[in-house]
Amino acid sequence: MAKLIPSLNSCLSKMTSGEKRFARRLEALLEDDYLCWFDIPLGTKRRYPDFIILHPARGILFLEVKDWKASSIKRVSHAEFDLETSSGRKTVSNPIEQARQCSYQVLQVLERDPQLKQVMGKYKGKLCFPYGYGAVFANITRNQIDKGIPEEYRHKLLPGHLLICQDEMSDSVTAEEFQERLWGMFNYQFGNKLTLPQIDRIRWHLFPEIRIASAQENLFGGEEGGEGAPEASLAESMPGIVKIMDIQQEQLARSLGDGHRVVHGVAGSGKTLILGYRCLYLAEALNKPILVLCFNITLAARLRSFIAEKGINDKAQVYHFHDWCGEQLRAYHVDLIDTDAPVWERQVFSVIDAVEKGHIPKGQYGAVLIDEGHDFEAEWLTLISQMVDPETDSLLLLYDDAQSIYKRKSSLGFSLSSVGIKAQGRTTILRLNYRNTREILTFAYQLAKNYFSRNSDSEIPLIEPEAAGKSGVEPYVKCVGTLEEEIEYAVRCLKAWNNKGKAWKDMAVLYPGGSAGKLMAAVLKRERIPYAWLASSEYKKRYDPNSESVSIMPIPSSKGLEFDTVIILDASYQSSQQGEADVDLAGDVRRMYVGLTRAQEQLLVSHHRRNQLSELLVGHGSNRVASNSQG
Ligand SMILES: Nc1ncnc2c1ncn2[C@@H]1O[C@H](COP(=O)(O)OP(=O)(O)OP(=O)(O)O)[C@@H](O)[C@H]1O
Repeated sequence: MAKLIPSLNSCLSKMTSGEKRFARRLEALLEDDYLCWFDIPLGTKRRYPDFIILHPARGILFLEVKDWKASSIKRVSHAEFDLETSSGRKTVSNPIEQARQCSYQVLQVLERDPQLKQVMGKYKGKLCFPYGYGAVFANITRNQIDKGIPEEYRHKLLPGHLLICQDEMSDSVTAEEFQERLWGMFNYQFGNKLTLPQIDRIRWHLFPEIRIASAQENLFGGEEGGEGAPEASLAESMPGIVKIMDIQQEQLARSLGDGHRVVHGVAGSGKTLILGYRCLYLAEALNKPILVLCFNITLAARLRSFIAEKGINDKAQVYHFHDWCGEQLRAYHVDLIDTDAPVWERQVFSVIDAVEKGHIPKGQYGAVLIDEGHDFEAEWLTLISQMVDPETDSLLLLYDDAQSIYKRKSSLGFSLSSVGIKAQGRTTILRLNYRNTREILTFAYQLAKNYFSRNSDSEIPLIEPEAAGKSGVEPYVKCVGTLEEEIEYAVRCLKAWNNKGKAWKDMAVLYPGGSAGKLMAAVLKRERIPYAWLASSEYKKRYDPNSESVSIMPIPSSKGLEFDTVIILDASYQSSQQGEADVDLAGDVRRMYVGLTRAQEQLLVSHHRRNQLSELLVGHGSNRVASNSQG
């Protein structure tokens, strides 16, 4: 079955009946390796072809679908059709010409990419795959066309091989007949099968909005570059390897319509990426504000910085949950409930109480997006789900049970329906981890996998991540005698990496708890290495991912963040020490998993205590010294 993007269910409401029928035929009659896009704006000129069909061996096809009746067509020319409509006579583009123009604009862009050109032969420099265009008349039969347009004009105005008519897309048409019609639209057939990287490049050029940010971004498909930019500069600016959402991510991101959606994704699977895409889309589509919530103060700061870069801060409000509660109390002049609980808990109770009593209104937001939802308590989600405007009912919850570290339980521990979130049939699982090298992911998962709880009540089982990232150096586990020695070694490594060209901001020192952060900050200060120690809420709120300094923070604060290089300091620190009644080894290991999976390329884990955690680390760690991890 062909993959339709967005998914058919999510776009049925905006399709004409002819488009629906045609989309269903595409899904039913084309095989799995066909990609079909419906009504997606293309490039910087934002043209909307009805359908684009891409097949690795066949090439790319652009189609316009029309629901016109034969009797309503009053005049046909090369460029235009005159139609009799309920609101009078209308002149519209000839759909074949419309599809041709759209395809030519796209092809001009694709032709500039050296990796999509033929490298030898007569057609050297031309596109290395076939392309075509055509029109679909969903309510006009072939016979009606043949009878309606005299033969001497027909071939010029509506060439038969560029049309699919009503009777050629009916239920009785076989897959073979249907595909023959589609591929009859190509003037030429040539070339080798497109490779996966080439297909990614085609998508990268067609859809700049699903590119994954890199230094080269905007040079080609962005505001200033695009279709009119000089060829030489375009070729130079084109990245050798492009980063773009994978097909599952793209289909998910584009199919998120109104209503509730849940994404359960492993660490580094692009949950925050999809949240960012969704936020941009909603900012254009909605008038009411959008609320973006997470638990972590630093992640809120990172998301805020993203929203500011995209210029949508007037539309999207980003808070960590407790901050949002405080804002609600201030905005609606609600007093704190008087109990013995800590302030942050009282704030939450007070907001819940005020919403129940009608002192804080429900439905304030056009959409609510929740990142790192695994850290939210049931009552919080119940509260938040009431904050969505019932008209849009647009709620997106992203979570990963394996990263649940703030609660004692390592899974949601309640059903989503019990907190007002309609997840059934609306949940997508993302298994591919893109952030970490294979070595880092394997190390982290092997270390922690026995400590994730397999909660049989959970609606969704624990997911094992699959590595999609590249290979790199093995993580290095370093055991020394004292914390001071750990710090000394870590500082030597930081200096060595910086000398080799690694920016300070690409390195982070994470620690489970205790005094490691404070000591590390003091040494970095002494050594005059720029650092940002996120010791308190105030510092965390001001976290700036672009500031040129080494980040130092407790592991829990690093949730949702990522760094090229990570040092885990005092890795065998346990929240409760040996001998105490409630040593929470599983909790400590899950916290470690979060820290380890922040590292994109390089990971150093150092420890000096002897306990169950250090045994685990030594058992799983590589004692090979990565060449560049020697300070
Ligand atoms: N299809 C992809 N191709 C290449 N890189 C990708 C792809 N999807 C995501 N990434 C990259 O992987 C990294 C992790 O993405 P993101 O932060 O969105 O994951 P996440 O699921 O929110 O992770 P976590 O829950 O661990 O915080 C980012 O650097 C992102 O740009």
